[in-house]
Amino acid sequence: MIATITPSQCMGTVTIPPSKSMAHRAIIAAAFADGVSHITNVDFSEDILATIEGMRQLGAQITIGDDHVIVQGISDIGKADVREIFCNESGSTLRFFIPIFSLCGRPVRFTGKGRLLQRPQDVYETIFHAQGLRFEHTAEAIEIEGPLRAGTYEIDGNISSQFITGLLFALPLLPQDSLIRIRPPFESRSYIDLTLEMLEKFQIRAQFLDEMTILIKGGQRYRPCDVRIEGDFSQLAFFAVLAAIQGDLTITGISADSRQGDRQILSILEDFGATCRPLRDGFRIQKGTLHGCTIDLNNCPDLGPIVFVLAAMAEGETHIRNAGRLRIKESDRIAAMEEELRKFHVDIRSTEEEVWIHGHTSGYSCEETLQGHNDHRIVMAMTVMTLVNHSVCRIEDAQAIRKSYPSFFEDVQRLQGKVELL
Ligand SMILES: O=C(O)C1=C[C@@H](OP(=O)(O)O)[C@@H](O)[C@H](O)C1
Ligand SMILES: C=C(OP(=O)(O)O)C(=O)O
Repeated sequence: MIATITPSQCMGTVTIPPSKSMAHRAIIAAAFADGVSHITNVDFSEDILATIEGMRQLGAQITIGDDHVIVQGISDIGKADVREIFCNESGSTLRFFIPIFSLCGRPVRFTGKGRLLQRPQDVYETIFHAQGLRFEHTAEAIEIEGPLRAGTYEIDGNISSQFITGLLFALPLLPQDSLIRIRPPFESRSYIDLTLEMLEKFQIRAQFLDEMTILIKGGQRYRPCDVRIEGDFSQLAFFAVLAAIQGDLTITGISADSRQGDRQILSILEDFGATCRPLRDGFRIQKGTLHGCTIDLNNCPDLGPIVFVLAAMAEGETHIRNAGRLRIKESDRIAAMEEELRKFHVDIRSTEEEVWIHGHTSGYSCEETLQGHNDHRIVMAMTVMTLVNHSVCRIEDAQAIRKSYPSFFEDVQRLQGKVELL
């Protein structure tokens, strides 16, 4: 898909889609519960469809409605006839599934698309091999054979929190207790809080003994639960930055008391000079005189691409810290944003872990075609960059938005943003 974006003054109200992270977690937890759970406010992005399909193969019965799913939990994981699980491009699906699927105790092969199988999995490889279990990672697939056993798991905290979440789903089902010890630095910690919050709804308890140690009691059972998925702050960020640069937008469908780390976008925008007013069901974001700041992405890596755009449109220098994990997502998001923003002549430089952008508020022009790098967050960030600047731009590979936000362009159009899709 090619998206042609024309600079436009956006206005009005947008309702943000439900959180992809929370939907993955709710569907997996419901699939383990001994009964029926109703999960409402679900957006059927490609990542969520991969998780639904995988949990069906493990034996859950999942009925898809227009914006909800009804999940009848797995009756006997030992009877699951799973062989090959296609995770598409979803890192969450693959990393949440590996410990879970190990529990069926038979060989399972995971496949995927794009960069998925190049993203790091060695944390699991080490764990499986230490327990004498099969874990083979090639360019085409990961093949495992479990089950994992209860025990003490030592995990590096700065590769992906998704390994910890995967273990948190599986370990409560083992007969004995387990400990997860996280080696510092512990990044994306907010996602572990989201996992614990969802597990608790399904009556599974795991607790931090200290900042770096989680105790997971064995012998627990997931109980069915009805969950409404909250709005997604990582998606709110695209519209919030658009409003902060351009004017005034109302964003609904999102709650101020969420534990999502990406809610940090609100304080980032305030630091840059915009105004974020909480409303009953969302926020009103208004433009300010934007100036560069320091941004720490430790707890909110998915904000990366859009805060690069914010920095380009703010006066002076922005320093972005703890950004290294952006290089191991659907694309190398630092390299991708550098390449695309340079087409607008933005002054940007990076090291492995850090980025500096020297921005200005007078706007930019671009004569080149933009690339989406097969990455939804790059496509959405470059859409915002084009809307607020001086040139009509084509974005190739724009279908990547289906990974997390299939109706993104329709939502931009509803706000009077000019988008043509081919
Ligand atoms: O647990 C989750 O839902 C996620 C964790 C984060 O990954 P890392 O922990 O690998 O940074 C985030 O980037 C990803 O989009 C979703
Ligand atoms: C990195 C992302 O997701 P995942 O890791 O699940 O592929 C994302 O949504 O930006």
